[in-house]
Amino acid sequence: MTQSLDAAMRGFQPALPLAVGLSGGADSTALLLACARQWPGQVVAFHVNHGLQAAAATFEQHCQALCAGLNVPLHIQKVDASARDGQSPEDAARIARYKAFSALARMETAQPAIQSIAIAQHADDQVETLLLALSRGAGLAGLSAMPARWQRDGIDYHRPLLAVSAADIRLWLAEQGATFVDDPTNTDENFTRNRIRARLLPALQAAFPQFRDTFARSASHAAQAQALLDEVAQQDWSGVCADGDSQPRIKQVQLLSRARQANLLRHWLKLTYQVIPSTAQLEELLDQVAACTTRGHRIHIKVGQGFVQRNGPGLAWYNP
Ligand SMILES: Nc1ncnc2c1ncn2[C@@H]1O[C@H](COP(=O)(O)OP(=O)(O)OP(=O)(O)O)[C@@H](O)[C@H]1O
Repeated sequence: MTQSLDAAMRGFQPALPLAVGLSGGADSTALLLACARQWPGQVVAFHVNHGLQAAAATFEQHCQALCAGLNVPLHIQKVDASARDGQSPEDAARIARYKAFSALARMETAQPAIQSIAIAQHADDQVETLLLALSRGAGLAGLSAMPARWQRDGIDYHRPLLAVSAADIRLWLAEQGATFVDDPTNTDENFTRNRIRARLLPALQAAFPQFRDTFARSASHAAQAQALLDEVAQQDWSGVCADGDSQPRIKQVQLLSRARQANLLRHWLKLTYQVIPSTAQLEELLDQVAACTTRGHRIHIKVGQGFVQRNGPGLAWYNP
């Protein structure tokens, strides 16, 4: 159920000290204010300057002024967030950001060391992410809810505002008289996410006022099912790669049902090559696996060419 920001903060109990990922926008400004108030002296802020926007300096200055006013230590890291090999600019920025968070957490001199990092995605972000995934024809993994809590590089990450609507966060900020930077790119309708926010969310609100709750429930069912599929893939992996090699043995893969083969190969391609195959690409690879009669061969993958082909005795699958 969607909650007020104050109710969400009452249920948020991170290990301290805590760092807040502060972009300078409304959501992370609200999260920092609420955390600094709840745990005085035990909160720091991390700001990552992606250098991507003309407004980057404005964001940084806002973070500096906000943190100085709250007496919260602020750590800033500049990163190179240029996109590589088919990455979207958003993905590149996110990857660079998490790397920077880990580096900042290690560098931060707080004693004891930083235990947790909180970021400010909210209920509207959850719905937008789901609709964005649907608009791209994503599979179950893409339709899965963002988790409220996870671990990375030995740090606990939290999204305490996942059940709070964007409108409630703005209202709360107005009550506090707090200022923030309005990201000018958030209203640029050349971005699909922004069109979803500007056009679909108001229509959903009018037609299904509970859509934030019900969509989040569906996304969380998808996440549970995906977790189960990941477990199955891990188990199957030990059968097809018992010797610790990184290429699956085709004869072993053939012993699995086609559905489990698809699940295993999808999992393997993502983890090993950061590639998410389309349904057609995966079907083609499965056909190649089914047609292979030579014993002892493994599946070989080369990323970057755009088609599936036999490559000598094994199989080569090329990703566009
Ligand atoms: N440059 C950044 N530096 C530090 N943390 C960031 C930065 N950008 C985003 N984050 C963190 O990641 C969360 C999700 O990022 P996203 O880009 O989806 O949101 P946002 O629109 O920047 O949110 P906000 O309203 O806080 O600006 C943010 O709420 C914030 O906690």
